[in-house]
Amino acid sequence: ATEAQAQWVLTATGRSPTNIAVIKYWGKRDEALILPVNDSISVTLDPDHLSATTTVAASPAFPSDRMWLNGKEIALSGGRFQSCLREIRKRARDVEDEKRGIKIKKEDWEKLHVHIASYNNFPTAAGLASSAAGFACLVFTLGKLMNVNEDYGELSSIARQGSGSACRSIYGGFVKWCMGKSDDGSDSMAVQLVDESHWDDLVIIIAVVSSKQKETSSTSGMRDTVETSPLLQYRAQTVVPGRILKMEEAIKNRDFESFARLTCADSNQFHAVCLDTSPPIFYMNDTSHRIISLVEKWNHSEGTPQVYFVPV
Ligand SMILES: Nc1ncnc2c1ncn2[C@@H]1O[C@H](COP(=O)(O)OP(=O)(O)OP(=O)(O)O)[C@@H](O)[C@H]1O
Ligand SMILES: C[C@@](O)(CCOP(=O)(O)OP(=O)(O)O)CC(=O)O
Repeated sequence: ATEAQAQWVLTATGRSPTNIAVIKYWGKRDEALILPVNDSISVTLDPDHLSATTTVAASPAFPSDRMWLNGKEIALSGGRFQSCLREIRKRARDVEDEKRGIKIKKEDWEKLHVHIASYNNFPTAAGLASSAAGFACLVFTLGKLMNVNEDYGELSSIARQGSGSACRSIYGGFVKWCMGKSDDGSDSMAVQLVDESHWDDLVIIIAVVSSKQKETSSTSGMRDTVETSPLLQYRAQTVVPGRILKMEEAIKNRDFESFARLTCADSNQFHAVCLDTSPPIFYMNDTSHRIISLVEKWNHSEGTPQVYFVPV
């Protein structure tokens, strides 16, 4: 490369919101590929409030791939970042910036290194699905930089390999992650059930009861659950399949009462499965318990229930 060519930097920026599961994903049947033991359904939040913003840059001047999260450099050695990078690089296409005289052939992307900078506008690793927004954004933005032409289903399947819940943040509105059957994970991806305009008078209030990092990450927590909880198999095989159907129906009909009842029941069962894990996992604190009691009292004294809780 000439000196001028060696100086160029090509960038792309994207933003992805987090999502809150109303039928929870908890437990993997394949750890490396991130394949779940049950389907899950979530609602994607408005990007103005809880989202990740990621800028990716590529340049022949970069000797290695590097990443900064909220301004601090983090190791890219983890298999999850590498899987996302590898899968997007495989699908990269030619890119041309005529004005700047930059031409990148699809095979050049294998040798070009990237620098990634991402910011979350909410607490990271505190139970607000930062990994969901983060990996969805990473995959989307790398895809934009490398001119990847895959449909959203394919992108969601790549984001899944960064963090399971990330596959749902590729879409807005209500989203279902179909667990899939195949061992290679090719049918484990998200589909949009309805877009964000379908239920636009639904109000979601997020009460951050603690912004401290969780004591048990989702990844290690669900690994312990799979290994030790007898309740998990019952939940995944007997309870969730029926709930998924009822939840899809409630969302389609904007039936708040059924939607909320199912959401609370599923959240409670998720926390029960955590308690059934050895050693037990506690994600709720006294404030979460007080909020739940308050909401239950309110609903029982006001006629038609109006408010529901979903501890996450
Ligand atoms: N913006 C981001 N870009 C890329 N990766 C991110 C980003 N934000 C978070 N992550 C990754 O996600 C990890 C945190 O995920 P973890 O599952 O522990 O917490 P959480 O997603 O906030 O909570 P939960 O999934 O239980 O709701 C971080 O350590 C980091 O590896
Ligand atoms: C409780 C949950 O939020 C768990 C999310 O777990 P992650 O997607 O963060 O786990 P990994 O796949 O190991 O990265 C439920 C959900 O979002 O469905």
